[in-house]
Amino acid sequence: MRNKVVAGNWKMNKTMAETESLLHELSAKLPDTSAEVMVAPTSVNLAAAVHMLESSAIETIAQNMHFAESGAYTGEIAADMLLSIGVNTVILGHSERRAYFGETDELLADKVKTALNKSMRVIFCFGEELEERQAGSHFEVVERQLKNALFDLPAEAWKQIILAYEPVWAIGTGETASPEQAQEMHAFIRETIAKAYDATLADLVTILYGGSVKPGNAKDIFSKPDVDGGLIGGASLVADDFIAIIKAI
Ligand SMILES: O=C[C@H](O)COP(=O)(O)O
Repeated sequence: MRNKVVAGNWKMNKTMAETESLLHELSAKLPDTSAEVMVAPTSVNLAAAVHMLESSAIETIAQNMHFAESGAYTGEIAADMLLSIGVNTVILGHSERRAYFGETDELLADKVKTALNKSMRVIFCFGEELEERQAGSHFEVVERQLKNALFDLPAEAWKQIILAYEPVWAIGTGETASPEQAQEMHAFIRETIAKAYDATLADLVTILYGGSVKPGNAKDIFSKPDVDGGLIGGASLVADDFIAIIKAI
């Protein structure tokens, strides 16, 4: 049985006061759910968020981390720093990190290994650009992203990995992949993992969809058999919207 997950990626949004207010509202309104619920505030507010969510079922996760243990990497955050404040899960490979900060599959492979060696969980993001979908190369692109960053990991390591398929053309655009497009890609991802490892392992991997998930479309997307939840951007910044999406799982 796969875990269901709803994770809110707050990106570069919310000051300290806004973070407090949103977490307070989310904690108060969190419905009973068997799904794991996570939020990823900006790194500046992570420690405070962990503290605020101490007695809540919501997990605080990080948006990014560096591959090195420590050292001269101005502005960066190491795995041990996250662990030391109680953050055990990190988002890696988000398309915005790839596009604006030049993160490559090879760099991400290093980051993933570092996180896993530290016993952290990784939400690994990947997905094709609009031109790649229009050219019909989306399956090939996704397969390459997975292979380059993840397929030399031992099977055991996959217990610590959650995948997040995020077609770049659907992120923050209001244009969502249809539930059928999401299902088609998620099934392909599972087949690809089954080929690289085996069907039992593939069946156990939680695969999230991300890209303009809103209260109005969450139920349809989450109803697909290979969609195990969502990585939510914009809608996770509004308590009632995020709560409605959690209720939809
Ligand atoms: O990490 C979240 C994704 O980038 C989705 O963002 P969005 O829900 O604003 O489209």
